[in-house]
Amino acid sequence: MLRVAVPNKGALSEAAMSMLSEAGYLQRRDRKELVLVDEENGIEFFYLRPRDVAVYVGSGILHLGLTGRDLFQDARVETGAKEVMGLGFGRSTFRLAGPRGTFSSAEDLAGKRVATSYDALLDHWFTQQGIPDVEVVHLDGAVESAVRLGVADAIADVVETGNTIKAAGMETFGEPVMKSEAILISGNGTANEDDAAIERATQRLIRRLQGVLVARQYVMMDYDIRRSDLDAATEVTPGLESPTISPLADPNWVAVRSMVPAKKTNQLMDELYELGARAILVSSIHACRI
Ligand SMILES: Nc1ncnc2c1ncn2[C@@H]1O[C@H](COP(=O)(O)OP(=O)(O)OP(=O)(O)O)[C@@H](O)[C@H]1O
Ligand SMILES: O=P(O)(O)OC[C@H]1O[C@H](OP(=O)(O)OP(=O)(O)O)[C@H](O)[C@@H]1O
Ligand SMILES: [Mg+2]
Repeated sequence: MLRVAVPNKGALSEAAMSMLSEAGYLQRRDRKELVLVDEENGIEFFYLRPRDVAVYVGSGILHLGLTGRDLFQDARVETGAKEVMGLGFGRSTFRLAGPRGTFSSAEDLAGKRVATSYDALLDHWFTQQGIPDVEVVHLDGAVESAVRLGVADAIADVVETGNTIKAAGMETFGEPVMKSEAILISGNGTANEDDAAIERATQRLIRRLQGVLVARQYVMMDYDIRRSDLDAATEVTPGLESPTISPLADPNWVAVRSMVPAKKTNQLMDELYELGARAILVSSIHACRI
């Protein structure tokens, strides 16, 4: 069976489970369940601490995992696992922050103490940037209190809205250390199993998740347009591969059907209307396989 790690709590947990449910997999009902077997799909889901997902996948014990890109990089398991795809939720940045008006760039941190829960990621980054003598102080959480309490001069932490940093009297500075989102990771292979079956289940899961991403990001747009304006209209809605064009009873008109990015719905409807399109209809995509 394909063995997949899912975050059991925290910022990514609920969204990871909803995405898997949307992709047609069984998910646990009870937060106390540690393992769930989805017999029909040949998958076992293991609910693990978000930080531990990369460790299990990186060491080859589990085949796939859902985690954050920042957590994955912090686990330093690149030799055992790789990022397969972004999952479009749990977006955040990982940033440096300090007391207002104190620091303006990462270089200012040479010889200083920086508190974080992501010490491996941060150590690696300071080395890469060539900023010397930074003492990285490990804290488990509530990192924003580190400066006020005197354990560090600055911090590096996950920033989403920026409210937590602001409430602690701090500001971010420098370029973000990294941009993160939830990702699917896969191990570099485990022997002594039915590899072909594992590979098939893996490819299915990837296609299903891609389908969910597309269904979430795109809508279906239908409209009627004069044949003479068709080229201009299909330039506005080229579709993923190519739009569907069907004849109408009136030979001068055709019907067009095309997938378009959901965020651009109104802008595209305006443009199509101005080109002469009429009966413009938008419907959501329940599920798809690209
Ligand atoms: N607002 C947010 N707060 C925290 N993490 C977020 C947020 N938005 C997205 N994330 C992502 O969630 C992951 C962190 O998950 P989580 O908060 O569950 O871990 P943790 O903070 O290490 O665990 P714990 O809650 O036990 O301290 C990271 O990948 C992070 O980028
Ligand atoms: O920019 P914001 O929207 O304010 O979100 C970022 C905050 O959320 C997370 O904390 P979490 O609640 O996970 O607590 P923790 O620090 O104990 O992990 C993260 O560590 C930041 O503190
Ligand atoms: Mg947290």
